[in-house]
Amino acid sequence: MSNTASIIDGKAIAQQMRNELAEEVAEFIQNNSVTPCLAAVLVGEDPASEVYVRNKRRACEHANIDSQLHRLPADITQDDLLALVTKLNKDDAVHGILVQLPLPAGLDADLILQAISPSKDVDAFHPTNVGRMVQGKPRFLPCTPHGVMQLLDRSGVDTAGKHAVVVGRSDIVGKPLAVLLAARGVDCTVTVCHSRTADLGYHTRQADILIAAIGKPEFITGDMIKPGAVVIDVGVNRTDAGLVGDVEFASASQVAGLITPVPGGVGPMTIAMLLVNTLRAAQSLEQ
Ligand SMILES: Nc1nc(=O)c2c([nH]1)NC[C@@H]1CN(c3ccc(C(=O)N[C@@H](CCC(=O)O)C(=O)O)cc3)C=[N+]21
Repeated sequence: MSNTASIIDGKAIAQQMRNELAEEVAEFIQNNSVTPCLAAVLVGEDPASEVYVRNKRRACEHANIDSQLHRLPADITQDDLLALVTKLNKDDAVHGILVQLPLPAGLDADLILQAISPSKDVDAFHPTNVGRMVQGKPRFLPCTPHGVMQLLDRSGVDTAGKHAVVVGRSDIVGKPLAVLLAARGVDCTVTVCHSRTADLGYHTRQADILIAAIGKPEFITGDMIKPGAVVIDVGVNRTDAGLVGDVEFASASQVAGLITPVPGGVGPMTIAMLLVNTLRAAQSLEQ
């Protein structure tokens, strides 16, 4: 029996969200005479980060959001980086602040992320914003998990009572996704798996909705998927063969009912959600 999954076109859905957002931004600018502004901080010269930062900048331009890029050398001191964050916190022209991860060795990422004002924390990595999300009273939602939830919603996936299995327990994807999937109104039953899970395939095969966020190229194969499942691939792995996800697309798409590709799945949604958060930050700071 051969099946071919339908593709969730994240690029198209993100584009649609960005068009919706651009209208909202135009209205905001007209009403407030202020343009929402995102400040990105890039420390060192990680080539992957360069790509994200470039994509973010282009997306901002299209949505009529101002963007600043603060480039700092890899050997910057913790104090100098903190001083920049403090300056951006105080700058009324800046509504959103993003410090690109990973930071070079020697810098304490937790300390830096905690220094960002929670009201400008468009990544939603600050403990205050994490806590608010866990309690179901979010100010911002973290961009990648929010993008995944939007993909499910806009693809018409019925989540109530479904079994969602999240593979990965990172602070920026796995943990927050588990919270959002289990939230009231979404109502999934959630299992979180990770690198120490025994018999991973047993668990992934129970999933009506399978989220791959482990950072291992093509790790989830078709035999680990329940026929007809919704498969969301959060992986961004650069290999000799190019950009691949955490899911082996060729085998998985023979089994799944709906699946996201890499590229063109979750990645573009992450950026769209960052723009949404930047507008929300501007709205709450200006109005
Ligand atoms: N403070 C912080 N916030 C982040 O949100 C953050 C970060 N640091 N560090 C790195 C990760 C990764 N990330 C991606 C965003 C967009 C794509 C994206 O647009 N991907 C395109 C392809 C881009 C390409 O071709 O390389 C796609 O999947 O279609 C991917 C990955 C944001 N991150």
